[in-house]
Amino acid sequence: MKAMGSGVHLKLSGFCHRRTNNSPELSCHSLRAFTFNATSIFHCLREDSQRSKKPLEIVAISHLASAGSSDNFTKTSLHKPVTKRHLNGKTFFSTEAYVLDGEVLGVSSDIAQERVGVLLLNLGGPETLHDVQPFLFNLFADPDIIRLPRLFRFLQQPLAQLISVLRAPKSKEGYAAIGGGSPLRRITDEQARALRVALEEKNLHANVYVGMRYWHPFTEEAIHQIKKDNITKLVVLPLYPQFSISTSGSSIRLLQNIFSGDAYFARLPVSIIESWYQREGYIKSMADLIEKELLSFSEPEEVMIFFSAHGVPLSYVEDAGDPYRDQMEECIALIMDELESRGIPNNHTLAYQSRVGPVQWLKPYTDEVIVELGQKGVKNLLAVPISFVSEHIETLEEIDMEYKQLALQSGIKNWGRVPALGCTSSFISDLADAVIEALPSASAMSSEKDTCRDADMDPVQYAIKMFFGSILTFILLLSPKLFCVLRNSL
Ligand SMILES: C=CC1=C(C)c2cc3[nH]c(cc4nc(cc5[nH]c(cc1n2)c(C)c5CCC(=O)O)C(CCC(=O)O)=C4C)c(C)c3C=C
Ligand SMILES: [Fe+2]
Repeated sequence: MKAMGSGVHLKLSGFCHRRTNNSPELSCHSLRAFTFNATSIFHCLREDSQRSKKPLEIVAISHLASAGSSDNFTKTSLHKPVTKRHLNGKTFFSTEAYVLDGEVLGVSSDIAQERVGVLLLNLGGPETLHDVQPFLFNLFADPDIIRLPRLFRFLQQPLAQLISVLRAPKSKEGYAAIGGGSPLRRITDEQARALRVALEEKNLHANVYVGMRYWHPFTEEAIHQIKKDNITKLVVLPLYPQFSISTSGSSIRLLQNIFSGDAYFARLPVSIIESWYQREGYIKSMADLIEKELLSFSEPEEVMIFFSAHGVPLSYVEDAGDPYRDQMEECIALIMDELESRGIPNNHTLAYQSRVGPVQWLKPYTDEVIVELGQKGVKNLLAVPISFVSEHIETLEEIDMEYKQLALQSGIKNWGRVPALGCTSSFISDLADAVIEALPSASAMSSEKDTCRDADMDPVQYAIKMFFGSILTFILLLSPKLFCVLRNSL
């Protein structure tokens, strides 16, 4: 394909022409049917330009609503689509246009007819102490949280029952200390509302849904509402900046399972933002919070910035290929680069918190590092929760209470903690940009493949599985040594 005006050859295989009904004067290129996203097209264009050593100017424009008069649009960097209403006097009703040297290369689907949905995925948390054990059951029944070999999968539910009962007293203590329940639902609802407003301000009308993995409102409830609202394009945004098999991965797998069994969802164009830890808006928002909190210390330059991430079992990263640790380290390097560019060259360190169970988790462990830092004479510590964007039990109880106390006992004199991002406007605005940028790559997610879920299983088969699973778990429990190990490590 030859790019208009520039003489640059572009290898955009499968890039097709289409005329839309609403803009008959415009010959459009639809990106809809292809799996590559806007960024990969940009890379492709840039590579071609570099190879041919010809200058290439690409402008990406998102969310062109209807327009009349001519207007000179701003050129922007490759990764930053802009919202514009007018383009060269033509009228667009499209979600995005790709422009090369002033020529429209591609315009995608018709936004006037789209009903856009954004699905925020999160973990969920017990709202009352009564919810704690069933919440824990849901969590441990997830095969992405307790990864059993295939042969032992039938033990998943009885094991979840056992572990949730053993863990519940300790968890309840934690939730009681923060007011009797998790604030996650309230905060995520607030973020959803703020995101809807931010999208509206960027000329995208969208419904924003919240789907929790282990407590209300469950992902299934959100999915039900999306279908009821007859959404025609969906962006899935897990509220975890870094991807882990145990968090975003688990929620996405659940979605795939639901979608594959439903004709409406199998056809629905969906775009999933798997991780977004490297986004400039997020990095800058985190740096803003850290910069502000450093000022509460009498000697800000002396403060050790202590990133505390939620851990995962080591085997996730080393055996199952979880990118979580790599993404975490990259994320922290980006935040520190940003701080350095602002003249804040403080020392920093990263550790992992909240381990559960007898296996090895990502190291170093937060509690051990706090003690070591105290021994090394560090006097000022600023804790930065980094794997989550709202307050929850692990910030409000574990960091603010347990780790603070440990730090003070270990010789640290001044302790501070950066709040979670919550509804910080620069952050929400960046999430809105992420949604807008993701829209062009929405494509049908499911290949109607059959997935075997417990819910679909024959009830007799299910009962047999539960029966033998329970017996086996019971036998395991009779081993006093194993029982002690389990109880002490949960
Ligand atoms: C990126 C964040 C998180 C990862 C990774 C993660 C992995 C993970 N978690 C458990 C076990 C528990 N997590 C619990 C609560 C909890 N976990 C996260 C985030 C991540 N988990 C959050 C934000 C919360 C708090 C939710 C809230 O109620 O506010 C709990 C329950 C609380 C407790 O008893 O400590 C457990 C248990 C595992 C096993 C795991 C990786 C395999
Ligand atoms: Fe967790």
